[in-house]
Amino acid sequence: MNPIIDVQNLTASFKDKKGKTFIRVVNDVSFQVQEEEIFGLLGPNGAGKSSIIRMICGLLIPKSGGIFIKGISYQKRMESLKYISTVLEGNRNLYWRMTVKENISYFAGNRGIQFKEIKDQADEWLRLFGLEEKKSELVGNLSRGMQQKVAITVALCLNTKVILLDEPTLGLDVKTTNELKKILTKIRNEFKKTIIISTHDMKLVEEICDRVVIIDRGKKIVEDTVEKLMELFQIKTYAMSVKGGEISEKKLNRIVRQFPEFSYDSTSGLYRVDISNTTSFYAFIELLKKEKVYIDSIEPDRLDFEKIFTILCERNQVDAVHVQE
Ligand SMILES: Nc1ncnc2c1ncn2[C@@H]1O[C@H](COP(=O)(O)OP(=O)(O)OP(=O)(O)O)[C@@H](O)[C@H]1O
Repeated sequence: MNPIIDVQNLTASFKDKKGKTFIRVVNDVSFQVQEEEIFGLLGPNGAGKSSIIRMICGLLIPKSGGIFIKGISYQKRMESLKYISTVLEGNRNLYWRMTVKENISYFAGNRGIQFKEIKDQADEWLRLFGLEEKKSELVGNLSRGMQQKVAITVALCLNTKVILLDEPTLGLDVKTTNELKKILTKIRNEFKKTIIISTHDMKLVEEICDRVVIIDRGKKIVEDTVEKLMELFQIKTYAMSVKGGEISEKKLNRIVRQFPEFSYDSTSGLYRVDISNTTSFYAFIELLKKEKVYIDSIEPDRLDFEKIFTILCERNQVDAVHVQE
């Protein structure tokens, strides 16, 4: 199967603060995105995610490496860019003094699409986002979440196969984030779009991405399906309640000293622990016995992607540094 986006040995550099030396902020990164995939570009702050997104959408020129969009090389940029639309971080690709409709019309016009051609479609997307009433509202008067939805609507109205989203959940509340997750999944499933999401929102990746590339300080540290990454680590997470409800602080500290992952979740009132193998599970139970902590109930809990992300980044600490050129 041919990838719709093929990124090969991509490198980008910026001058350092003093403007003297170049620092490589994206270092030999390669990955492929298949059609109709939701693909995550995950990494901590400053990892290089936005720089990669900017290079794919043509806003930043790579120092070296290749980007192929539907097999068309970056060098033939104009031709390849017709396949993608981009939603930049912080809704920077909207004009705040124009209405929702004017924004759609303006950006469609830039691609040679007349508003009347996409009017029905635009109404449909706005309905999906619950924004039909806001069509004539200035974008600057809308909430952050609404603006984000408008930015995605604009991208959808351009009718491209691929949509690049840079930090789509940044600054959104839980409810809007959940709505957005549903809509993005729907866009892929029903409208057969390919979606590339740059984010450090682990939950977003875990819940909606098929595959993910993790970038740390400019370097790719892993590329795999979210499922495989979760399986790769034989860590089991347990949630438990204890007799008497709570463990005293002294005991808790002693347990944490041996099992640093042991923690109390005040929302659920449960204790959580991550155990990596059978031996340590028995050692954990022995320790509780010694501390006279009696388990009331214990159940396997979901291991979240955040944990895996942390482990991968920690493993990468030694060899990943921003390279000076
Ligand atoms: N225009 C620029 N000039 C100089 N340095 C830059 C520029 N843009 C980005 N950088 C640097 O490149 C590195 C990667 O930045 P980038 O924005 O790509 O990371 P990111 O993973 O998207 O981070 P975040 O999650 O914080 O948005 C950072 O060290 C950043 O300071």
